Amino acid sequence: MALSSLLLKAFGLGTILLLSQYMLPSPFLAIFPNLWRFFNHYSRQHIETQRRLHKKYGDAVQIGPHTVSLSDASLSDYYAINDALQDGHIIQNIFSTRSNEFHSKQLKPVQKLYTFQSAVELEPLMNNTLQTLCSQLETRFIEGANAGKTCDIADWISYFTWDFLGDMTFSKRMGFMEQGKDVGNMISTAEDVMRYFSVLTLDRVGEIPVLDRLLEKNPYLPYKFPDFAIAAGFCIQQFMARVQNLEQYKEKDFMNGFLAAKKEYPELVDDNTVIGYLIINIRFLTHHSYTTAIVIKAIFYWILKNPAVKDKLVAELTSANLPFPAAYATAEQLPYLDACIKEGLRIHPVVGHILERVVPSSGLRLSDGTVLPPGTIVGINPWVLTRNKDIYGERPDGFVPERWLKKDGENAGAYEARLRKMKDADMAFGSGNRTCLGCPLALVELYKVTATLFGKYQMDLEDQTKEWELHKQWFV
Ligand code: HEM
Repeated sequence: MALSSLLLKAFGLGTILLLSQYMLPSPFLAIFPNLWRFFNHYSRQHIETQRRLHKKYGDAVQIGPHTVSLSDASLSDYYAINDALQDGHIIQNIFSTRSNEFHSKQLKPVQKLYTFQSAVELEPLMNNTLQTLCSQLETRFIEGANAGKTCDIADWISYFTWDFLGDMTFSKRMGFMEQGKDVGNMISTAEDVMRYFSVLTLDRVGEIPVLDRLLEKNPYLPYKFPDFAIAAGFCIQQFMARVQNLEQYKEKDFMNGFLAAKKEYPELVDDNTVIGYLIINIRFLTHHSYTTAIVIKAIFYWILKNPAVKDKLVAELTSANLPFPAAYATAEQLPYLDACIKEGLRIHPVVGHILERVVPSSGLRLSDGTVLPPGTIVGINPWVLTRNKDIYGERPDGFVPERWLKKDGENAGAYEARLRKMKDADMAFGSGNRTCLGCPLALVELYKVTATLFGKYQMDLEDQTKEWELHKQWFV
């Protein structure tokens, strides 16, 4: 038999063997899952690819021998019952651990720092940060010789969220707004880290762990991959300053909250745990600044892109006669503002990857009858889910705040049912017992910043016809 024919048969047999591991419809290239997904994420096409696959193969698609992507949350309730995936790294933390026991033990002492009540208690701090933002915008873009100068509001939103991060964690700002720039390139470094994270670790699971270990985790490699070292350094400096001068700092901030947790739960929190919280804090607080800035930018972009929406919102804010800065309790009662924020979170989910979970030892039966075996990685990409017309109605790619409001002639029952369906599918902050801890704080920020800036200033896009360019990585 000719060698070429033998090779062809071997390839055919190999392919059949590989495909036999698949229980659900899947694209042919998924038999090379790591390479296929690597190139897909590297070329920033993963969202388009996953949308296309679901269109072609339906609500459950197998994208690797052990990985299933779903497009409809009602197919299963796994987010409520399963562990989140770890990132293949040695240090366990609240976000990465697969152990629910470890998760709740770590969370218990600090959980109360993340409630709505705690978020609202941070409002005076947020007011200070917002006042600085407005005074910087006015000096640099509105007053005197600077009047009418174009402002890149996206940059200023980032400066605001990063400075609020300093205010709420250590009662000390990093100075982004005062200096009007990306101090120490912390924001651009965070973007580079996210790009690495997106391509090489593909969500928490570490899709290409060997490469990750050879690159970022390799202590012998002379090239240093981007990391949060500068932000981490700043956090550690502030931490040391605090523990050495405890008496000096009386403010309500996260740092004092972590130290109070050590006092309150001596059996759960020792010095190592506090350092652990600090490390987690660096990650989460950069997560906080990054994610919250993304959502505020998306809300601003879409409102400004739709002048009719902007006019309606400004009219509502003007007649509400809000104080400066807008108070959260009043702002969240405004129906059109509320609809704009919900629509912003829907049209632009922060996470562009599948939010992954592991099927437990009991296996997982989907509502269509398919049974996923234990150990299968299963998840939903929010960018696929939020474009589902059955849930969100017409024009899922358009910014339509009205979809969250009662339509003319719609009866109360039908409206309630429509709203419930959209709320049940909402994964902007994740879902289940691993849902985002910072959701209350993020919501307070979203309502206050949007109400304050649209209520106070007349804003327009410099070029109404220009589309923005999305950087699709772990975060979009
Ligand atoms: C608009 C802003 C934000 C968005 C869209 C967002 C989104 C998310 C998402 C999607 C997850 C993963 C949930 C899952 O796997 O089901 C998450 C986890 C998390 N977020 Fe956020 N987040 C935001 C702001 C914040 C803020 C302000 C904080 C901190 C103050 C924060 C702290 C956390 C923490 C601690 C986790 C891990 C929770 C756990 O595994 O138990 N986030 N976030």
